[in-house]
Amino acid sequence: MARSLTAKTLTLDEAGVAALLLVCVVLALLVAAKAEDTVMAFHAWLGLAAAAIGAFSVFNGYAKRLGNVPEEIDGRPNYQMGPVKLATALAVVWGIAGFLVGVIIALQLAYPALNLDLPWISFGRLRPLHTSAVIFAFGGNVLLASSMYVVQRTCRTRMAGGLWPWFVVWGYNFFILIAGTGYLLGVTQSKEYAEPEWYADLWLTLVWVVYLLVFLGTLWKRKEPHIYVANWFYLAFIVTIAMLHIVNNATLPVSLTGSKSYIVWSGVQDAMTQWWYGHNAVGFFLTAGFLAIMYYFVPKRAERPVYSYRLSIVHFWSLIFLYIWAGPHHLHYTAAPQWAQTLGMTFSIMLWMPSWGGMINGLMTLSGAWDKLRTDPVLRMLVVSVAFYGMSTFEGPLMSIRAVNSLSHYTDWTIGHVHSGALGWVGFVSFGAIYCLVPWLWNRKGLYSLKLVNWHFWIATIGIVLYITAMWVSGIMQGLMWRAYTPLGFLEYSFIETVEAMHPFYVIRALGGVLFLVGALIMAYNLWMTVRHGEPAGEPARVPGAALQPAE
Ligand code: HEM
Ligand code: HEM
Ligand SMILES: [Cu+2]
Repeated sequence: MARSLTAKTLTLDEAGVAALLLVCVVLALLVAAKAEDTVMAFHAWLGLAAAAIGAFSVFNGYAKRLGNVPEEIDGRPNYQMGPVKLATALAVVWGIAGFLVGVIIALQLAYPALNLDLPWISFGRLRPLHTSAVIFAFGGNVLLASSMYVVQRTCRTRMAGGLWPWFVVWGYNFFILIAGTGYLLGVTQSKEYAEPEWYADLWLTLVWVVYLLVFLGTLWKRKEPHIYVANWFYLAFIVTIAMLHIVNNATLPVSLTGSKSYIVWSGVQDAMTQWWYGHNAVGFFLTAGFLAIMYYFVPKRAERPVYSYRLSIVHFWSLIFLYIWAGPHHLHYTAAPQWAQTLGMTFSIMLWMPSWGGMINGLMTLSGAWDKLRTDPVLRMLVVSVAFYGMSTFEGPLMSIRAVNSLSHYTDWTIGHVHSGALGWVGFVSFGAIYCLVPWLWNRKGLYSLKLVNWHFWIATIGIVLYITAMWVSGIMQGLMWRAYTPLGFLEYSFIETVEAMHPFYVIRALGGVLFLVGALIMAYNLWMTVRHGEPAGEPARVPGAALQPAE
C-alpha cells in the first residue's frame, strides 16, 4: 500500500515503457505476417504476446496505484525491491532447469541412446540450452538481482528509472525464452555462448543498454559519497558485456523477416573475435559480476569489513586490464598467429596474480570470524566458492601454457576446469547470495532451515568433487590415448577405444550432476518455506539488510 501519497500522473518512465512495447507489438505483427520460416513466425507471435501483455500491465499498474511513488518514506530510501525479487525467483527456477538439462546431456554422453533419435532433444541442441540456461538464465538473473539490490543499498537510494528496472528483468528473461526455444527448434548462429540469432541479439542489446542506464542512474543519485567496490565490478561487467556482445554478434540478417544471419567477420578474424568474446564472457560475466557478489555478501554475512580496500582496487584494475588480452589461449595450435597465442598465454599466466589477490581478499575478510564457518552453512558456501575460484584460476593459467594445452585441449579436462569454476565458484557464490537475499527481500527473520542449507552444501560439494575428479581422470587419459604411438609410429588407439574408455567417468560425472541438482532442489524447498512460512522480521528498517517495503 502506498503511504505518503503524492499526486498521480502518468510518469515519463511509464509512458516510455508503454510506447516502446506498443512499437514492439506493431513490429512483431509485421514480422509475424511476413515471416519466412516457422521459427521466426513463432518468435514473432511470442514477442507480440509478451509486448502486448507488458503494455497492458503498464496501464493496469497506472490505473491501480494510488499516487506517485515516493523516493523516500520517513526519511529512509524507498528501495525498489520488486524487480530484485522477480530476478531472484527466476534465478532459482532457471537454475534447476539448467542443472537438469546438464544432467540429461551428461547421461546422453554416457548413454547415447538417450538422444531418442529426436532432433529437438538431441545433444547438439540441448548442450547450448544447458550452457545458456546455467550461464545466462541462472547466472544472469543472480547478477541482475544482486546488482540491483547492492547498488541501491550501498548508494542508499531508490533505483533510478521507475518502471525501467522491471523492463530490464522481464525483457532479459524474454530474451532467455527466445534463445532457449530457438535452440530446441534448431536456430543457432554456431558461436559458443552466443548462439542466439540476430533478432534475439538486438533485443538483448536494447535491454542491456537500459540496464546500464538504470545502474548508472542509481549511482548518479547516490546519497553516499563513496562508490562501494562491488559496484565497480558490476559496472565493469555491464559495460564489457555490452561491448563483447555487440562486436561478436555483428551479423547481417539474410532477411528482416527470417531467422538466419551471417557474421561480418570471416576466417581467423572471426575465431579471434569469438574467443575474445568467449574468454571475456568468463572474465566479466562469470568472474567480475560474481566477484561483485563476493565483495558485498562475504563481508555482510561475516559481519566484517573487506580485508583490504586497497587490495580490492588493485584487484579490480589488474583483473580487467589482464583479462581482456587472454582470449587467444582458446586458439592454441590453430591458424591464429603464433604471436597472438603467446600473448594470450602470457596474459593468462599473469592473470593468476590478480585472481589470487581477489581470492585472498575474500578469504581474509573472515579474519576474526572463522568460527562462523562452523555455525553458518551459508557463509561456508560463500567461502568454499572463493576457494573454488582460487582453484580454477590456478588451473586456467596452467592450461593456457601451450605445451599443457596440447594435452588438455579438446578433452574432458577443459570440461572439468569449466565446472570447477561453474559449479564451485559461480554456483556456490550464487547460492550463498540467494540464501542471504531471500530473507532480506521477503522480510523474514532468517531462513526456514539452516540444517537444510547444510545438507545442500554437503550434497552439492560431493557432487562437484565427483564431477571434476572424473573429468580430470577422463580428460588426461583421453589426451594421452590420442597421442600414444606404437613403436612403428602408428596411433596406438582408435578413436572409439578412447570413447569406450571414458564411459565409466561419464557415469560418475552424471551422478555428480544429480547430486548437484538434488542440492538445488533442497534449496528451492527451503526458500519456498522461508517465503511462505518464515517468521516475519520485526520492524523492517531495524533489521540489517532488510528493505523498506516499497510503495508499489
Ligand atoms: C548439474 C549440474 C551440471 C551438469 C551435470 C553439467 C553437465 C554438462 C555437460 C555434460 C556438458 C557437456 C560436456 C561436453 O560437451 O563434453 C556441459 C557443458 C558446459 N557446462 Fe555444465 N553441467 C552442470 C552445471 C553447470 C553450471 C552451473 C554451469 C555454469 C554456471 C555450467 C556451464 C557449462 C559450460 C560453460 C559448458 C561448456 C563447456 C565447454 O564447451 O568447454 N554447467 N555441462
Ligand atoms: C585466471 C583465470 C583463468 C584462466 C587463465 C583460464 C584459462 C582457460 C584455458 C586455457 C582454457 C582452455 C581453452 C582450450 O583449451 O580450449 C579455459 C577454458 C574455459 N574456462 Fe577458464 N580460465 C580461467 C578461469 C576460469 C573461470 C573462473 C571459469 C568459470 C567461472 C572459467 C571458465 C572456462 C570455460 C567455460 C572454458 C571453456 C571454453 C570453451 O571451450 O567452451 N575459466 N580456461
Ligand atoms: Cu579463456
